[in-house]
Amino acid sequence: MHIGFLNPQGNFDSANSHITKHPDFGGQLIYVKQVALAIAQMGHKVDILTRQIIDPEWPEFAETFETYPGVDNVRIIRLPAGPKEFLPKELLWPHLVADWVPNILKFYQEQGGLPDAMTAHYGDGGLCGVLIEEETGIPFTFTAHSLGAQKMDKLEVTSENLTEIDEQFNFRYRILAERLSMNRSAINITSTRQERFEQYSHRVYSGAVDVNNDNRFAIILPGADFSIFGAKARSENEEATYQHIQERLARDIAETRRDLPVIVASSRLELKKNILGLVQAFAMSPTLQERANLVLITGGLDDPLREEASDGIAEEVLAPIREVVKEKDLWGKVSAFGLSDQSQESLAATYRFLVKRRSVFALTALYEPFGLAPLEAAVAGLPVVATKNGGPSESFRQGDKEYGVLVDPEDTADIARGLERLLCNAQEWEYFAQAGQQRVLKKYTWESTAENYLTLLEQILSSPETRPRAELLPIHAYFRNPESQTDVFLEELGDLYFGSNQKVLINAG
Ligand SMILES: O=c1ccn([C@@H]2O[C@H](COP(=O)(O)OP(=O)(O)O[C@H]3O[C@H](CO)[C@@H](O)[C@H](O)[C@H]3O)[C@@H](O)[C@H]2O)c(=O)[nH]1
Ligand SMILES: O=P(O)(O)OC[C@H]1O[C@](O)(CO)[C@@H](O)[C@@H]1O
Repeated sequence: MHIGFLNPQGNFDSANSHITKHPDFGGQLIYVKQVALAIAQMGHKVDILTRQIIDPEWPEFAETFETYPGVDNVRIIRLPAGPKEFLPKELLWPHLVADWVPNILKFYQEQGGLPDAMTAHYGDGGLCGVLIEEETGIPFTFTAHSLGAQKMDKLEVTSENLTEIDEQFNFRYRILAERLSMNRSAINITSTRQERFEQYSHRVYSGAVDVNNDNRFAIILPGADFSIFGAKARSENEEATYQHIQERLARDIAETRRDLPVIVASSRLELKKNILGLVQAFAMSPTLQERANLVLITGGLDDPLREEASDGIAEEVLAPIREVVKEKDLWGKVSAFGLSDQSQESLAATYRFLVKRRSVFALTALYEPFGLAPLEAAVAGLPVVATKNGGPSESFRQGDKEYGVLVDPEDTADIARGLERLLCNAQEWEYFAQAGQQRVLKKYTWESTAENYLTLLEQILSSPETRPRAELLPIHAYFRNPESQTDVFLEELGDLYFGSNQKVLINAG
């Protein structure tokens, strides 16, 4: 089979360059890469289609073609979309329609050999899947990774602030792209039941897809790379990473506290990851402060508690954290630093170093669509405290059985209690370290993710009629002419979000 992966946010390269440097980089790139490589290893031909970026700040994303060392049948293909330089994903929409999709079609016309099927990633990839299917009949699966509706909820959108918020986030494009994607995909792939039944049933997606229709959804679990994160794996720079951490702890942590366990957080520096909530929980609990230090892994920023970040988005996250550290005088108990190369290998070595001192991994995101990071920490041997909102409620709990401690991210006392549970009781630490690790080893492998994708794609291609779609939403005209219709779009977003009018798309065709 020949499969195209539509991943327009053009920050994709074989080395995972800059993986933590911008909020658009992170889990989705890891997911696409791992599934693509595992499918290719099973003998299929894979094209990862992404945006070409010609920008001195991001030289890794400029060449049209790239391959993975030692892998024959995967190509990264970068095609232009709008201006040459890097653009945040929120600004890509019109360029995808005007440029990127036509460039993909032209590329395959010139090369011959269109893919048999596409897998589309995030709302922007989904929209491109819709448009490509419309032109060529090639079916696509849709994997949302993160849906706009939950982000809007967490941003507390009201009719008063909608216009202002949308200036930054362009939800007006995103929500409608997501509606079209989930409506027209051959099937929607979610990482959890919760994503299918709760995230997709948000009112803004009403009428686009029926979450109770088994023909429209497949739940495919993502994975963790055991060769990187496994407890016995070793990276080339294992010792150097251990030394780097020790140096940073020596820089930031009071001498008498340096051998204490650590509460470690590692995520993109983005407000919704709620690193602030974790710092506040640490600040309010004398017990936690007595028993552990807090370590924040901060991508490329090496001393963000003392130095301002030049990047505005990171600074928005870090400034209030700095305030809490100052106000509650947490100096000597908190350390924040980046890993020298920000690679998954160094992150894995960091986790293994911290396991030895009975540390705990924490992800207190306000909402986490799935969450690869806690799986990776768990397989390395760290017990996990994770948000109860989103994917972790399924990856770290089944029925009454707990594999990690789930906490309410909006309740700092609950976060503190969850952490204390592991740090104050050796048996609990032991239990959760074991249970979390075994859970990931048994259920979360990228090979089985890839096998499940392949099975679905084979079914879709061999008998498309077995997965009938509901009435198709018309592709909205303004996707073809974004400039002229923006205002109409904005009103429609309000209608969708606040629920007064569900007819908008039907009328717009
Ligand atoms: O220094 C670092 C820090 C992180 N990472 C990697 O970055 C990824 C982060 O992924 P994840 O924890 O899943 O978070 P997001 O980046 O927010 O990913 C989005 O996409 C993922 C894949 O669908 C979903 O699991 C998330 O919920 C969704 O928010 C992980 O694989 C980490 O190993 C590094 O490589 N180096
Ligand atoms: O915050 P958002 O827009 O919901 O998106 C989550 C983001 O996480 C990522 O998946 C990072 O992996 C991005 O590609 C995606 O844009």
